[in-house]
Amino acid sequence: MSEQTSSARQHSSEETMDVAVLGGGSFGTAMTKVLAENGHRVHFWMRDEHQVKEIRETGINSRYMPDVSLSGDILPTTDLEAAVAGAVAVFVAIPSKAFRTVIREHAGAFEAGQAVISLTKGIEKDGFRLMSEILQEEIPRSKIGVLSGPNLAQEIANRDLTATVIAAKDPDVRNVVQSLLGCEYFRVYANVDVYGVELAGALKNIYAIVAGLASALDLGENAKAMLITRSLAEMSRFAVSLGANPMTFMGLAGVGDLIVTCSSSKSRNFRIGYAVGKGQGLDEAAAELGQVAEGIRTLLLVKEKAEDMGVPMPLVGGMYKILYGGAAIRDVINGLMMAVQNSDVEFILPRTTSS
Ligand SMILES: NC(=O)c1ccc[n+]([C@@H]2O[C@H](COP(=O)([O-])OP(=O)(O)OC[C@H]3O[C@@H](n4cnc5c(N)ncnc54)[C@H](O)[C@@H]3O)[C@@H](O)[C@H]2O)c1
Ligand SMILES: O=P(O)(O)OC[C@H](O)CO
Repeated sequence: MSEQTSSARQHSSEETMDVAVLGGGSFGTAMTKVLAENGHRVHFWMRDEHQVKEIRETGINSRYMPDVSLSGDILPTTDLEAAVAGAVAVFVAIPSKAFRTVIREHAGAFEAGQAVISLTKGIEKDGFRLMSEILQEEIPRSKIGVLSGPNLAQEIANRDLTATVIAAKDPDVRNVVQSLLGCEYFRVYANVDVYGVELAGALKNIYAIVAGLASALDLGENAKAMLITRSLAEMSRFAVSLGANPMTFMGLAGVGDLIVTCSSSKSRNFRIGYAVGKGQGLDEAAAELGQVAEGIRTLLLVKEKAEDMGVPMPLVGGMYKILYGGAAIRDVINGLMMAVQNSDVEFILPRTTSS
C-alpha cells in the first residue's frame, strides 16, 4: 500500500473487504480508486476486454480518466459473476439506459442479503423507474442503497475534498458504505429517503443543462442565482408530488449537487447546455462529449411525467422547447420572465396559479 493510500484510510474500516464496482466509466473508476485507497480488494467489472487489459497492465483507464493512475488491490474483469461473488457491497455505475439489462442478465449472481448500491443518476423510460426500483424488481433479495451528492468523478479521483450521501432503509447498508468509502477526502452522510435522494440526483442533471446554456449566454450572476434557486423549487415540487421528503432537497443530494452541477464546466450536463447555448446542435454536442449526460434523457421523461401529473415545471418546459421544439432561446427566456408572478417558497406561501 502506498503512503498516500494509508493516509487516506484513517477514518475508514481497517479490515480489508471484497467489494465490486460495476461499470468502467468515469464514476466507476473514481469509486474504485477510493475503495482501493481505503485498502479494499476491488473487483472492477466492465464489458470491454481491452479496457480490462489496459487497467490490469498500466493502472490507467485511458478512455475515461487518462490522467488518473489506479493502484492498490484492483482486479479488473469482464466476468460479472466472479466480481460479485463474495462482495460485501456491489456499487453499480452503469448508465440508466443499460442499467436494467445488465442487472437482469446477471440477476442470479447477486447473493441474498448483499448490499447493492446504485451510483447512477437517471430514470428508466418505461414506467419512470428509478435505479433502486429496478434493483428491487430484479434482485429483491439484496439490500438496496443509493449513493448521490455533489460528486464530480474527476475531483474525487484527484482526492479533492468531497461529501456524498448514502440513502438506504437498512442501517447495515448505510453503515457498511460509510465504513467502506469514508476517508480523509471523502465524507459519507446518511439518509433514509431513498426515493428523494435518488430523484434529486437525476433531476439536477436537467437544470445543469439549463445552467450551462445560461452561462453560454452570459446572463449574469443574478440570473445564475435565480436559476439555481428556481430549479430547486421546481425539482422539489415535482419530487414531493411523487412522495419524496422536501427536506432531502436541503441536503447534499439536493441543493449540494444542484450547486456543483449548475456551476461547473466539469459537469457533462452543464457542458451540453453550454454547447447548445453557443449554437451547437444537441446530437453533435452529445457525440462530442463522448460520455453519458443523463439530463438529456431525463428531460424528456420528466416533461412527460410532469404533464401527466399536472405539476408545473416551467424550466423543464422551456428547456424542452429549446432542445426539441426549435424554439428561440431568447423567446423562451422572455416567456419565463413574463409569466404570472408567483410564490417564492411554496411550502410557506402556496402557488396560486399554474404558470
Ligand atoms: N462521472 C461523474 O462525475 C458521476 C458522478 C456521480 C454519478 N454519476 C452517474 O454514474 C452513472 C455512470 O456515469 P459515468 O460518469 O461513469 O459515465 P461514463 O460515460 O463515463 O461511462 C459509462 C460506462 O458505462 C458503460 N456501459 C454503457 N452501457 C453499458 C452496458 N450495456 N453494459 C456494460 N457497461 C455499459 C460504458 O462502457 C462506460 O464504461 C451515470 O448515471 C452518472 O450520472 C457520474
Ligand atoms: O458530469 P455530470 O453532469 O454527469 O455530473 C456528475 C455528477 O453527477 C455531479 O455530482
